[in-house]
Amino acid sequence: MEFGKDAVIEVKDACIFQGLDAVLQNVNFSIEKDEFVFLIGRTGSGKSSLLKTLYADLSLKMGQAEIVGFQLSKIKKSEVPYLRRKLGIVFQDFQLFPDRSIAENLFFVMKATGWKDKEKMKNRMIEVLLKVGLADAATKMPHQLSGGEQQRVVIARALINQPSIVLADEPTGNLDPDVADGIFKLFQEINNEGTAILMATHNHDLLRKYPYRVLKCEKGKLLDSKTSDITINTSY
Ligand SMILES: Nc1ncnc2c1ncn2[C@@H]1O[C@H](COP(=O)(O)OP(=O)(O)OP(=O)(O)O)[C@@H](O)[C@H]1O
Repeated sequence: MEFGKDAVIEVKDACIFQGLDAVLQNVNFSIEKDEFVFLIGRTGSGKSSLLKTLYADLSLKMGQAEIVGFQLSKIKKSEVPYLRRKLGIVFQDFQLFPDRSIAENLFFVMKATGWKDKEKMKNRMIEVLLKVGLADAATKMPHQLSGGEQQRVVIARALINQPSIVLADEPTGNLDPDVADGIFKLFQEINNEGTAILMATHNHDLLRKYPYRVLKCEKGKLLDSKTSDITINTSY
């Protein structure tokens, strides 16, 4: 498969499986390096399964997909950590270690992704916390932060290795609308600095307010607002 010049993701004729069940068929899309893309669809329509396939948590059994230079149909287990180093991944539930400080949470990821120099690690930690507006959080424990602040730490963690794309699965799902808006704006800033974003969301307000490209999982297919009319105001 030829990889498009500016594409960070390119998927061709892929089928997304959960076990033996094909959740999405004939999936075709690519995402360029500066794009912001929403991923929508009813509950159970396949959003998380698609994202999991993209970060190699589910294997790609049919079709082709290339993400940040990795061919998912051929990827070996031993290569998955290298793929994840080049991606930022953000989930709805914050998944910070509750018994470690924010600094320790970030250092944990750095060590797991090959960082060794203590001074550089400290500097990068300060940098990413500054970026998400939490310069004073390093010594705090997760429970001392609000939900929105914890999600900011998760975003900081996802940015550590300067990913070319962030995959976000309902990152504002558990947050109050105002807090969710702040988190969304942070994703926009990250995008404006040159990182592509693929964000699964049920948040209709965001979809109405920000007219980014939309991919929609519907009836086993993936529709693309670049090539199809997509309704976002139906209930799902
Ligand atoms: N671990 C699993 N094992 C088997 N089937 C699963 C698993 N996780 C999800 N599925 C099934 O795969 C299909 C797609 O689910 P998926 O979680 O990808 O949907 P989703 O669009 O992300 O939903 P939601 O908006 O509720 O998060 C559903 O039919 C679901 O029941």
